[in-house]
Amino acid sequence: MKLAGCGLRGCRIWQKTPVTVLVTGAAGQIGYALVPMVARGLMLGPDQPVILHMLDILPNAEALNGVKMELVDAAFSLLKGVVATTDVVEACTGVNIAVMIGGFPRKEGMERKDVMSKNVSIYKAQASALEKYAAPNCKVLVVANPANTNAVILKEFAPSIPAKNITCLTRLDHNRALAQIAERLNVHVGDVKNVIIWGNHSSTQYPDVNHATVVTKDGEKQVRELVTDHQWLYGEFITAVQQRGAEIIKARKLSSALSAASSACDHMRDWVLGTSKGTWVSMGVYSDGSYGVPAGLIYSFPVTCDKGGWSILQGLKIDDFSRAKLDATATELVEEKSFAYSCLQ
Ligand SMILES: NC(=O)c1ccc[n+]([C@@H]2O[C@H](COP(=O)([O-])OP(=O)(O)OC[C@H]3O[C@@H](n4cnc5c(N)ncnc54)[C@H](O)[C@@H]3O)[C@@H](O)[C@H]2O)c1
Ligand SMILES: O=C(O)C[C@H](O)C(=O)O
Repeated sequence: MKLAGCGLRGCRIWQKTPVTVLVTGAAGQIGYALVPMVARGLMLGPDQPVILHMLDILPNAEALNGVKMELVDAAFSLLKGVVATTDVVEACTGVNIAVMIGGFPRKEGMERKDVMSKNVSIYKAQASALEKYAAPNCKVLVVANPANTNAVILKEFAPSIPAKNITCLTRLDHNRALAQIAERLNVHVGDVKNVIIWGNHSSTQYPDVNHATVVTKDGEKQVRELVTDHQWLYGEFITAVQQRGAEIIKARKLSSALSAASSACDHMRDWVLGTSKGTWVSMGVYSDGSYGVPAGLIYSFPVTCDKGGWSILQGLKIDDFSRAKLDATATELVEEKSFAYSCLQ
C-alpha cells in the first residue's frame, strides 16, 4: 500500500499497490470481454488498482492496439497502465497474475489432437517466459483449450513456478451446473451452491450434485432432495453441462466468450480473495492423488480458497456411479498428457 493523493487539498488516502495482470490472446473474443472486467475491479476487487499487460501475435497487433485505445477511452479509475505487445518477454515481465487465453483455435475439419500439438508448443514457449520474467509467486490461470493439458505443459516448462500457482479454468462448467439446477428448480442461481466439476474441461467432465445445496425459506436443502427426477440428474443434467460449450458454438458460430471471461474473474477473485464460509468452487489444479486421481494431472476438484491459496476439499463420499465418472475423465487426461509430451519429442 502507498499513500496517494485523492485529488482534494490536504486529503490523503491509502491506495493499494497496483497488481500487474497479463492477458494473452487479448485481441481475441474472451480477451476483449475480460480486460474491461479486470479494469473495473471484477477480478481483484473494487479497491485494487491494476496494470494490464496484453499479448497477442503479430497479425493481430493492430487489433490489439485498438483494444488498448478502448481501454484508455473508457477511463477506468482502477487502471494504472496498459501494455499492448506482441513480445512475450515484455508481456510477462513483472506480472503477478497471468490469464492465458491465447492459442490456436480449432478450425473446421481439425481434430482435437491437431489443435493440441500446436498449443503445446505455444505453452512450452510461454512457460519459459513466465518462469524467467514474471514476478515471484505469479498466479497462472490457463483458459485456452485443451486447458488442463496446456496447464500441465506450462507447469513442466516453468519448474520454478510452484505447482500450486498453476491452474486451469473449469469455473465456467461449475457456473453452468449451478445455472442448470437453478433453472430446473426455478430458484435464483445465487441460492445454489457446492456443485462440483471433476476432471477435464471437455465432454468427459463429471458435473456432480451429490453434495450441492439450495437455500430455501426453510433452510438449506440438498439438491438431490429437491430434484426428485433422479433420471434427469443422472442423464440430461450431466450431458447439458458437458455439451454446453458445443451448444454455444452451434448458436453463436463462436465459442463462449462473455461467460468464459466472467468465470475467469470468478476463478481468480476466489483464489486471491477467498471463498465464502461453507462454499467451495471447482478449479483445475495440480493433483496430489486426492480422491484416487493420478498425481501430476491438472484435474478439476472442489476447492476452498483462503489467504491467496487453495486446498482440495477432502472427505467427500464418492459413490460407485461417481467413481466411474472420476476415473473416465482422469483416463482422458492421462492420454492427453502423454499425447502432449509426444508432440514435444
Ligand atoms: N476453459 C474454458 O472454460 C474455455 C471457455 C471458452 C473458450 N476457451 C478457449 O479459450 C481460447 C480462446 O478463445 P477465444 O474465443 O478468445 O479465441 P479467439 O480465437 O477469439 O482468440 C484467441 C487469441 O489468441 C491469439 N493467439 C494465438 N496464438 C497466440 C500466441 N502464441 N500468443 C498470444 N496470443 C495468441 C489469437 O491471435 C487470438 O487473438 C480457445 O482455446 C477456446 O477454446 C476455454
Ligand atoms: O472452445 C470450446 O471448444 C468450448 C469452450 O471450451 C466452452 O466450454 O465454452
